[in-house]
Amino acid sequence: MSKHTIVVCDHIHEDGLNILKNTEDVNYVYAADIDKVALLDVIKDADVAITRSSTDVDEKFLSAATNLKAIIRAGVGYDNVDMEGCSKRGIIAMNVPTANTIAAVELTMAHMLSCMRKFPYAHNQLKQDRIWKREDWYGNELFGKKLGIIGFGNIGHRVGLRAKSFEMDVITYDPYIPSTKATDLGVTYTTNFDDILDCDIITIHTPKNQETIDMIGEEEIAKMKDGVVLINCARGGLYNEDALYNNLKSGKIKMAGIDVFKKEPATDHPLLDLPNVTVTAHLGANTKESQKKIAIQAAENAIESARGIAYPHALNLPIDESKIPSFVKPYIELTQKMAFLSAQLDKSAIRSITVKAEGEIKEYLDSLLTFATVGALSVVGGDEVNYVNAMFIAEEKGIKFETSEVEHCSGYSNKVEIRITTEKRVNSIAGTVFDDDVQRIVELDSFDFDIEPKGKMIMMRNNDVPGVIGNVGKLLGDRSINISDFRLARGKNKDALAIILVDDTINSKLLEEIGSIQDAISVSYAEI
Ligand SMILES: NC(=O)C1=CN([C@@H]2O[C@H](COP(=O)(O)OP(=O)(O)OC[C@H]3O[C@@H](n4cnc5c(N)ncnc54)[C@H](O)[C@@H]3O)[C@@H](O)[C@H]2O)C=CC1
Ligand SMILES: O=C(O)CCC(=O)C(=O)O
Repeated sequence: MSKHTIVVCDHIHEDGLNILKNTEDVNYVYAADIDKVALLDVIKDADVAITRSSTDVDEKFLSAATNLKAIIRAGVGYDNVDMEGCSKRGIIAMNVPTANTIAAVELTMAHMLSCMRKFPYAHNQLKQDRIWKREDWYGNELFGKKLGIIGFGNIGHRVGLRAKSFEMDVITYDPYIPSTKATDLGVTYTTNFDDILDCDIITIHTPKNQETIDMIGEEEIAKMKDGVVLINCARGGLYNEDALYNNLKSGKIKMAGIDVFKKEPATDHPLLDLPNVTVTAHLGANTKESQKKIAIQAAENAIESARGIAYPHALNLPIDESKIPSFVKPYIELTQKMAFLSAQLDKSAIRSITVKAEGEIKEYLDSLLTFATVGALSVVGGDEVNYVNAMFIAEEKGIKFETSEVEHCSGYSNKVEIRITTEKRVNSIAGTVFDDDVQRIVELDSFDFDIEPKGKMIMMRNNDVPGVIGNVGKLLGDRSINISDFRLARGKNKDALAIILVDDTINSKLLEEIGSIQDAISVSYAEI
């Protein structure tokens, strides 16, 4: 039995590890305790890798992981995964999005309470210093305070719910949600970021990306109330760390509760020296409950993706499969097959790929183009080409793309046409699907056909004169090649195109011989 190598790069709960260990077709490699340089050697054999935030999936990692087909980020944020690098290599990246939500929400509330009551400092004074000095620890209440939540997704909205139960006045800024998601919970929704800056406590729960890095800097802090409290249990760098440090030092920011740092591990970060910061070492997801859920999901998803069965929560697929209606799927398959066939017809560099569609299917032209590209490039690229990397590879080769909607005129309810322009010629092929899943090629180079896209096919263009079919049949018979089907389409210019299905592979020598039959114009061969 061939085994899939799954490398676990970071610590995950043992229930996930046990699933991997006990799966027969998995070669499980535990690499969480080795350093990240040694990991580069181990990762070269991986079909699938499981990582957490301690492993950067960067150029070094990806260049070493030459076998990698999928990567599971065992958590939510994937800012430490080079998504473009994965896509270019055809690696499907997935995360495990909701398994640690509650853990992160509760840590946020803990930091909020901790900042308000200066809990760690009060704790240390009694426990470490053995001093009983109650007058040092007058804190503040959450009750009645105005809480600003930036990012009202899985974590942000649950922080909002919990804050409401503390009878806080909650407002959120998240331009990517419907306002009712907030207002239905009794939370004020704003599109004016300054409303957030006017709060007593601000917490951020967005992903880290170009738009959110340094979202809070000197300028924003200057607009805040004196004595504001800031919480960050999302990602280091969403609050500019220099601005955070300077304003904590000056007292403009009274307290900050910080779980995440721009560079981790952060054992000598300047923020650690300040008396008005409560810190944790990126523990947002660290509850036993959440780690167990994440590890089980990550292990199951790793196995499914290693087997090529499913890619749950894939992040870099060009197509959201859940949004593709079932009637479209056979067209996608047919498009890939037709492009694969068409690109075999002359062996020269592809210059452009055009996809035209008529009927309801024209709504899905982008997906059809992606799959046409996969089909066309697979002729040379084989299994290395998939729908994650196909467009990247094509762009690198300088291939141009075009899509167009065609008015309904063919009589088919839906029809897809692909034109592949190569250095030598333009190959055109069109197809449709009957009765939901019966795929048919209905045109090849403007000749009408009705043929299943399957098998070993000789395409012969010839002058439409008597004797040609007989001569081809005889030649193939003499070479013991069995003909399983023969379709002929006649053109307007006394020419014809035959598709001859055969049981055996046709080599280039035999193809040349067929091409030299009298009245043959051109001949090509393809397999699907
Ligand atoms: N400290 C830790 O251990 C953990 C940290 N996280 C971090 O928390 C982040 C949020 O996690 P979830 O709530 O599960 O993600 P989510 O995807 O459910 O929510 C993110 C929200 O941010 C909003 N958003 C995006 N860009 C925005 C912008 N420019 N301004 C305002 N809102 C914006 C989105 O619309 C979305 O509603 C993750 O991306 C991850 O980085 C998540 C889990 C654990
Ligand atoms: O990977 C981890 O351990 C931290 C969790 C986290 O930051 C996330 O899920 O985004």
